[in-house]
Amino acid sequence: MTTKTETGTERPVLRARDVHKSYGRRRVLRGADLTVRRGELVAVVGENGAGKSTLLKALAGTLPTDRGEITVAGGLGYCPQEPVLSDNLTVGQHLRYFAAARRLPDLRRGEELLDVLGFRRYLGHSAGTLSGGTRQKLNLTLALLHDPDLLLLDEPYQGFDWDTYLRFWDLVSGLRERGKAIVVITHLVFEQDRFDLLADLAGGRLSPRSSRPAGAGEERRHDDR
Ligand SMILES: Nc1ncnc2c1ncn2[C@@H]1O[C@H](COP(=O)(O)OP(=O)(O)OP(=O)(O)O)[C@@H](O)[C@H]1O
Repeated sequence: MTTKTETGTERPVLRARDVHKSYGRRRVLRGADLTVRRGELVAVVGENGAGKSTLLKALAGTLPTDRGEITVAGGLGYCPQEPVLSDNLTVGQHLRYFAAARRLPDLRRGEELLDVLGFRRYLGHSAGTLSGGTRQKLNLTLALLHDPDLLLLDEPYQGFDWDTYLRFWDLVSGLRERGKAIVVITHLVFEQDRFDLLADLAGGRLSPRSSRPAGAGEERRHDDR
């Protein structure tokens, strides 16, 4: 299993081929394929325990796989289901430390996201004292801080109130317009028409489920482009 970084706009932003992952005897991924291009928004759907989070961790490179190849062209942002925050650090400290780790010249993007997601008032609050939804906002902000070309989001809107949820989708629209590719794990089947592709994970493999109502457009394949 190799993870490579490529440059060049003509290539897919994400290309995963024949990804396998087992936990002991439990074979979770059994040859998952996924290709995502600039500006595309892909939903990964599937039953509880199908392996969606496992897939995203593998794509993000935080979980070693047993077999397969994953290629990411450009910067990667990963927002795990459970926020990885330091409870004793404030929101502002998180932004500064992550910006420094990413060698960003300033905090402009972080400042914008505080306003877009509406949590600037918590700047001086420790992460450990934040509500679940606000922790998730910080989690998302940290994943977006360096303006990545590929964003991997594991159920990003869990705990968001309705207003934040709508702001989240505005944010995603803006990212897509700027050519960012986004993969989202979601259980919100009523939101299907927001996505270019629904990639259904079952039996350890991904297969396309049409995201448009029948007859509304040609069904696209995600494994053959
Ligand atoms: N670290 C681990 N060690 C052993 N088994 C694991 C581990 N992580 C996940 N699993 C198992 O792998 C399977 C897939 O888990 P995963 O969390 O990827 O599924 P999921 O599709 O994201 O589920 P959900 O919709 O409930 O979030 C499950 O059977 C789970 O119990």
